[in-house]
Amino acid sequence: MRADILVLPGDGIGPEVTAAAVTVLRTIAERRGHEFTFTERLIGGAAIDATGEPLPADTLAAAKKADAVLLGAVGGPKWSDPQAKVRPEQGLLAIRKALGLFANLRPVQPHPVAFSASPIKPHLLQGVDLIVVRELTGGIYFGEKTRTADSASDLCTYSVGEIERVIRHACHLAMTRSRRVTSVDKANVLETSRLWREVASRIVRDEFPEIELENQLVDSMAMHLLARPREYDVIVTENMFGDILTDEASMLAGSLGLLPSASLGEGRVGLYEPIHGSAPDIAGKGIANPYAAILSVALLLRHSLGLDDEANCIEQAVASALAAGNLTADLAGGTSAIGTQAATRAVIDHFPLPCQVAELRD
Ligand SMILES: NC(=O)C1=CN([C@@H]2O[C@H](COP(=O)(O)OP(=O)(O)OC[C@H]3O[C@@H](n4cnc5c(N)ncnc54)[C@H](O)[C@@H]3O)[C@@H](O)[C@H]2O)C=CC1
Ligand SMILES: CC(C)CC(=O)C(=O)O
Ligand SMILES: [Mg+2]
Repeated sequence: MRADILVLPGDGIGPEVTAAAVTVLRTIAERRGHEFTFTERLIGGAAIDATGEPLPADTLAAAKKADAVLLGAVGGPKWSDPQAKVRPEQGLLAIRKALGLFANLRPVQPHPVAFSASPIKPHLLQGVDLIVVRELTGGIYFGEKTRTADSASDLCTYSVGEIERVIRHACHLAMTRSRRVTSVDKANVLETSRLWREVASRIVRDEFPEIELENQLVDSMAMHLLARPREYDVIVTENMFGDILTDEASMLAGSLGLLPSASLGEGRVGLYEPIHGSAPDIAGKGIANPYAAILSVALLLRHSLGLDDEANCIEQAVASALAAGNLTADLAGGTSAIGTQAATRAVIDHFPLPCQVAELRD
């Protein structure tokens, strides 16, 4: 298969982890006889420095033409002055919106070797396999913002259509899994959440009668997620709640550096990125965990290119590399930790057999 992949390294550890993910993609393409071309463009702080814009027009144009987009992370202290007129994060929000990527899938499957890196007791982590479907192009991140000398506001709005499409996405996903959906809101306080709950309940009742829906308030959800994570399967929620709950959920896996994501919409192009940020505290040291970015390209292969076998190969290889003790500093303290490049090599060395041989070319 031929595919054009746009790479947006971004800032901080973004270039380090996307380089790792591209190395893995190149290797799998070579071994399985695919022709992937990689084009790089600027986004975030790097783009502000070069052009003054967090999402230059040629980056967006390249994204629209690509078969899939791989993104590292954006942001950092250099661009975080509260008075700044443009911010790296605006570039990320803008590309998600422009590509119509309303469903952000964030799977959480803790690996036993990383149980010790999690603050949660191992018996609670055994068998956890959940996926958060985060609404990605609406809510408070996108509402009108105001600022005066002594007040500020961020408007949170959701339309029925925006809620319907992401609830349907979560329900279709749940039909391939346990047929259970937990919809998370704050309906005891927020009007947008009351609308969210009404729409979720209606969609499930009218269109997915086989699905068991639980409505859960976000504050208690934050607690249940850590206290009884095994009981959840598909969790669907609005933009900001999903952002926060998934960083929390990364502690089930042991590190932010282990959670990938896929951002999908009704359009052709999907965007794939680790859920973590630019990690300025470790940037440039060669110690960032690349597994989340590498697992993100597995999602890219599956969702954008339909290459399930290749996606499975990468996921198995990461699991095997972890099982063999290839742990970065976020997972293993002290001198036994390996760096970004060694972890990338370990994934390639652990590709299962079907990925080692090129099969028939297209
Ligand atoms: N998708 C994106 O581009 C995102 C960007 N950000 C931006 O990133 C910048 C830093 O944000 P923070 O709140 O510090 O969150 P962060 O996710 O960058 O880092 C939080 C902590 O996790 C660690 N960490 C994150 N990824 C890691 C990895 N792959 N390997 C090892 N350790 C890792 C960091 O070292 C840090 O201690 C901010 O400018 C923020 O806006 C934050 C989240 C998402
Ligand atoms: C705009 C981003 C920085 C928001 C975020 O933290 C994320 O998407 O995970
Ligand atoms: Mg986040």
